[in-house]
Amino acid sequence: MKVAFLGPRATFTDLVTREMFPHEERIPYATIPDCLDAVMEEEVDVTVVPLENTLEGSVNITLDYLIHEINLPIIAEVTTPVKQHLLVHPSVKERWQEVTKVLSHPHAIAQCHKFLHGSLKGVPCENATSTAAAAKYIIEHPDETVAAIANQLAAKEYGLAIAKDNIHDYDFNHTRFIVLSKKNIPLQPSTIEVKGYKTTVMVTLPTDRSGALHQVLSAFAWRKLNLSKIESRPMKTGLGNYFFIIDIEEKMDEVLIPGAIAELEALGCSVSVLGSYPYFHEIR
Ligand SMILES: O=C(O)C(=O)C[C@]1(C(=O)O)C=C[C@@H](O)C=C1
Repeated sequence: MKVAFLGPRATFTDLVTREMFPHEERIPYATIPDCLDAVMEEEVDVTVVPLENTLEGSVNITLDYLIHEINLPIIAEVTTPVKQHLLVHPSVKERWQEVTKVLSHPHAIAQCHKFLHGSLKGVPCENATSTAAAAKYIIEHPDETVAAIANQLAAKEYGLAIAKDNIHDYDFNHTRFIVLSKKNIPLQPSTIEVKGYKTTVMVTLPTDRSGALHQVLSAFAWRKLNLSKIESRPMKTGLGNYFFIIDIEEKMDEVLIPGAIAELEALGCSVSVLGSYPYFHEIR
């Protein structure tokens, strides 16, 4: 089985992919859309992509690609702790404050704003396609005095020094990842446990009328279906037009969730199910 992940080796997505698919062939792709396309085009069987971070919120490119570009079911979700470190070329370790640029994935930069403002004030930040891509750039450009924000595995993988560890602004820094596949893939996580089940639905409200969202939420509420997340994303058809992505803390059943969906459709909403899947929390 082939598994696509946001590469290169040693991204946070790679760490999760190693946990979820320890015995499978893992193939790095440069961007999140590339990973999702690889599954759609059947180059690979399954992919792991980031969805949401505790400090920075949703990974919009993942959500938008799922909503607008492809039709691929979510088959699992994994939440993992994220520890960001400032990595430099070993020759720069003792003078890391002299770096002229900080490279990383935009989400990683956003998780370290306080550190960057306090310890590297005025040093420009530049977006990379992933944290590991930033780390790889440093070892490939030893003449440039730049730093990367990335994880411990990236330091090891690319032979970099950790100049400052744990630079994320808040201790509780976790990212949720989703696993997507057209197939019924067996999940064999090694060190993580199933915490429960979720069903994710995408709802479009009928027209801009008062109480529409209240009615949608009521359909879940009176069935005692607990919602763990509701998020709106632009439909990209005009200002004020939004989809709602709703996570229900239940496995798809034969009565309650189909009943709620039927009620929403009777109200004029359109509803599609993005997946019904187990969710895992990493132990370490
Ligand atoms: O760049 C990486 O290492 C990724 O796996 C991407 C990503 C993200 O998109 O949020 C994953 C986890 C962290 O929150 C930072 C970056």
